[in-house]
Amino acid sequence: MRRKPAREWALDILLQYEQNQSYSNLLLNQALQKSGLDARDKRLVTELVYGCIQRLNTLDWILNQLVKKGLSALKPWVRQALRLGLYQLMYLDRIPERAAVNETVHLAKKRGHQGIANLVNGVLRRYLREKEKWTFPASTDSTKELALAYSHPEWLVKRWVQVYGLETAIAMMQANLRPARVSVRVNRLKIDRDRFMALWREKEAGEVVPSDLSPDGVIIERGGNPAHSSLFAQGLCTIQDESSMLVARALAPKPGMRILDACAAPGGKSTHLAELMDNDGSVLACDIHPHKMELIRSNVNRLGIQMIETRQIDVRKLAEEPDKQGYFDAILLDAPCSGLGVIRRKPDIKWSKEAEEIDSLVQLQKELLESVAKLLRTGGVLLYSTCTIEPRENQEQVEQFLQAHPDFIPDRHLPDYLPPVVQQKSMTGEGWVQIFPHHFESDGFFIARLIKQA
Ligand SMILES: C[S@@+](CC[C@H](N)C(=O)[O-])C[C@H]1O[C@@H](n2cnc3c(N)ncnc32)[C@H](O)[C@@H]1O
Repeated sequence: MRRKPAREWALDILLQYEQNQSYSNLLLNQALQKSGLDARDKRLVTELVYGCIQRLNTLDWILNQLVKKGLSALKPWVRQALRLGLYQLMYLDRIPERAAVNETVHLAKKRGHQGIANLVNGVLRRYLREKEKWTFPASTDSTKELALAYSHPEWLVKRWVQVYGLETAIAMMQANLRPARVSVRVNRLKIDRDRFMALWREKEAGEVVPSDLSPDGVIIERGGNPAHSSLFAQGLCTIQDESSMLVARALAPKPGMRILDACAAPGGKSTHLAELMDNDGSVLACDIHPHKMELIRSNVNRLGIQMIETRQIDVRKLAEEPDKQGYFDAILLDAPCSGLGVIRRKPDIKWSKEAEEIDSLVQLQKELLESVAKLLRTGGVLLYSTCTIEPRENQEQVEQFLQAHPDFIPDRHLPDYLPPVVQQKSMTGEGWVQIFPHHFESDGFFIARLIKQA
């Protein structure tokens, strides 16, 4: 039996994404696992799926002008096929134009009939004839043109230009369109970084380099998915973005400490804390969602950690328990947020988030901060982090918290817990740092370090 080709897998994943509104990374992983495709084809499917989602508004804007009745008049699969074809023509230099058109037409014929194949052929060829018409100025101050040139929603473009200025907004959007780097955190309980890298080269025949951002980080430059590696199965590493690796170190945990990770699932930072504490002390890893608790537990077991206790609870309720008042030496609040710093990794976020949604997140973060503040002992550290670049969720949130809580002060020594490059390149304030996605080709992250005084 003939195997389903890569482009057809991409088409099916995009269709499912549109119809079920499920996360594209989950759909992609599930599909690739059962696809039987070789590594090269898997890379093509990944590139096509993420690419079509990343460039959605730009592709649709052009297609709407090339399709007589407009895209919405077409069946969903025809719409996706056109996006796939156009994406290859516009953004994948290594695929010859003829192949991109022919393969898409072939797909349309196989799925539908000759009439649809003709339509697809006509639209893609017309794009090629009129190519010059469909370019956007790279530098402009028109929100609409910027949104189309860099494939971001207009509300985000407007907001970023307003808050950070045109140059930074463009740099950020460009970074969001570059492929995300794959990095892992070495489990120092089991192995050191040099030995891990040597082992990786030997077992995986891939290239790895040490991270500049974290002494625990390794960047996988070539090779397959680390989740399928035997080194991962043995608990020698955790898949984690380099910015995210800064968080646990910024808390500066010490062996023997009592730490609360208030929003812990899937446990990326709880386990990092435990590794840095040499598995000595305690980390209470809480999360509100029952289905996420198993994710924490399986990471804890895989990494060989004993000192993490998990608890499914709304942490606002934990804050009401009398025996927990002032109990913890340090608290990590890695808060639920808009995720606007991880668009490169999860392009769906661009199109699924609405400006209004941020209001309710800001309120939730405020309540979470209020609650966990009570659980910290005097002299303890409250570390607040998010993977977003929205000031209302970040520095403004922290400033408001500090105003309402004179017993907390921002820690001026935060830079001591971060690598010097972060201090040089990123945006900093007293006790906080904001990393943008274009600074280190890692996720956009915010970290604030606050101290509870007497
Ligand atoms: C940014 S994620 C945490 C990621 C995690 N720290 C890591 O590094 O793997 C935020 C988490 O907060 C959880 N959450 C949301 N509201 C909560 C609440 N009221 N109490 C506890 N956890 C909550 C979500 O389920 C989500 O898993």
